[in-house]
Amino acid sequence: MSAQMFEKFRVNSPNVKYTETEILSNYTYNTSKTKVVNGELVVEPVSTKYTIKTERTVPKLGVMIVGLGGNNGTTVVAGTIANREGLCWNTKSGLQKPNYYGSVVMSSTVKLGSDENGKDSYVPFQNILPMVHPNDIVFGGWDINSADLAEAMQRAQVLDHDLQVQLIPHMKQIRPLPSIYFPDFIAANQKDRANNFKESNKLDKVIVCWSANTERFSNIVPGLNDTWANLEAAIARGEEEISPSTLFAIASILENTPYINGSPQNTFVPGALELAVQRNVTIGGDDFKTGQTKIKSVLTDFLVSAGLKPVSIVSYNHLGNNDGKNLSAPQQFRSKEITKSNVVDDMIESNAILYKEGEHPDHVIVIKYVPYVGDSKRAMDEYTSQIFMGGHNTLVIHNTCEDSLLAAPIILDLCILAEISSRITMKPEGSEEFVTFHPILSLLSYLLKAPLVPEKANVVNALFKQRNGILSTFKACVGLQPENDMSLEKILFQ
Ligand SMILES: NC(=O)c1ccc[n+]([C@@H]2O[C@H](COP(=O)([O-])OP(=O)(O)OC[C@H]3O[C@@H](n4cnc5c(N)ncnc54)[C@H](O)[C@@H]3O)[C@@H](O)[C@H]2O)c1
Ligand SMILES: O=P([O-])([O-])O[C@@H]1[C@@H](O)[C@H](O)[C@@H](O)[C@H](O)[C@@H]1O
Repeated sequence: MSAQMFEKFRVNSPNVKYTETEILSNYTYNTSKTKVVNGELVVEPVSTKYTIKTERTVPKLGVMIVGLGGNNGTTVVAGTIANREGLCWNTKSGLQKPNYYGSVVMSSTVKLGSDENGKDSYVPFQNILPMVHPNDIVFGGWDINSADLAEAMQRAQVLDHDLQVQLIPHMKQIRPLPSIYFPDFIAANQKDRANNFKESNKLDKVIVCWSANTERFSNIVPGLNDTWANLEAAIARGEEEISPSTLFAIASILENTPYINGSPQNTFVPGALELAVQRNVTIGGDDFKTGQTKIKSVLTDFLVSAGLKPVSIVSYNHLGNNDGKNLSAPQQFRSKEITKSNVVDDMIESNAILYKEGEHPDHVIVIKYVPYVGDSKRAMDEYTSQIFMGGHNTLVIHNTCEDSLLAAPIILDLCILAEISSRITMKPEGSEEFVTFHPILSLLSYLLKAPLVPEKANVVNALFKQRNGILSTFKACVGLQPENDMSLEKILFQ
């Protein structure tokens, strides 16, 4: 076996210091700068030394979910309770134990190096830095429907019955807070659901995550929401064009509380972005990247980086949960169509051999609401590519999954990664001050369909580039270089 896993590790290096409260790492960041000189691309390797400080104290974290009574909200709460309480349940295939599969933090590993025999050594992702454990997260939130979470979990029809029965006593104790409901922003078919318009848990930190229904896009109107001053005034006037999700985002930012948008709508209108940057409050979005889109960001990356030319991508799915019901309305579907379509843009633009300026594959998104299938989304994707000498390759993928069981771990990862990122600061050589990550936290891109990134950064959708970005950053915090996959120590003929 060429790999071995360890629970814990310690880095033995003069560049890494563990104190009781911090991990201090002297890290050399290597990259390349390019410029065009007389029409020639000139590449210059650049090294920058950083001191990276990671606070070791793991806070007691609260996560407030907007849309707590939804399929995702009830499933993520139920899943953490089942894991924390060790609830096992019987299924027709035998006894099922709780797990955190689908969480990159809880169910993936990180390679830290190889031993003298060339065996690779791995640790659990969650142990690379001191992170919040999902079992310890305290959940709360809001919903426009007043059902307690036991009733909402049963309504969602996501989890096995034998597990639900064990969860009911726990879930019954959680009831969503009343929320704000503007019919104009979500489908009219949500009207019947809308009957429900911090201290007891002694929390150290709170993160707010929008997992409520997909809203239509907000119109960006000069003088209304194009700057924070205009948006603040518009909110004060009660302007109707300000969506519930934007109001939640503003309220969170004004409370210096990180806010993550798990849906596709443009919650972060320019005025909201301006406020988040002004106050240096972490925001992330948009739209949880769970199933079809995750596969799309892998397959397109594989095809284009292999020199094959995708010319047609057709993404169809039907599902019968309330999300699917909401998305059956044109304006809400349009929000989702945008985030599901843009995910290939960076990969297409990266290969001018295959694609001329502005050229891109045909790309069609279809989502249909079929009540009977419930949360079990049925996705069918077809990728047609041009290959060598006029040939074609067509990949067809059928993908059935309980959509909320894919989304729930993503919500955990988003909150855990947003929290640990807030405990990391970096001081470039020659500077006196440690700085945080930019408030628009692009490190969350791996978990989102349409990642928001700082102005100077490019959107990256290729899934393993996104994952490597997180891993390399966290390895730098413990003084380790990124995985270069060169294995020179093993492959040179010596
Ligand atoms: N795999 C997935 O499930 C997945 C993937 C990506 C994105 N999403 C997005 O996540 C969101 C939630 O998905 P879901 O399956 O849980 O949907 P859902 O319809 O089951 O839950 C949404 C909840 O939001 C509530 N709600 C609506 N407006 C609200 C408001 N203004 N304030 C508070 N609560 C409000 C609804 O009552 C409902 O309980 C959707 O926008 C969906 O598009 C889901
Ligand atoms: O992430 P992904 O599986 O591509 O996208 C999903 C869509 O396929 C699904 O139709 C929608 O209801 C979910 O909200 C989610 O956005």
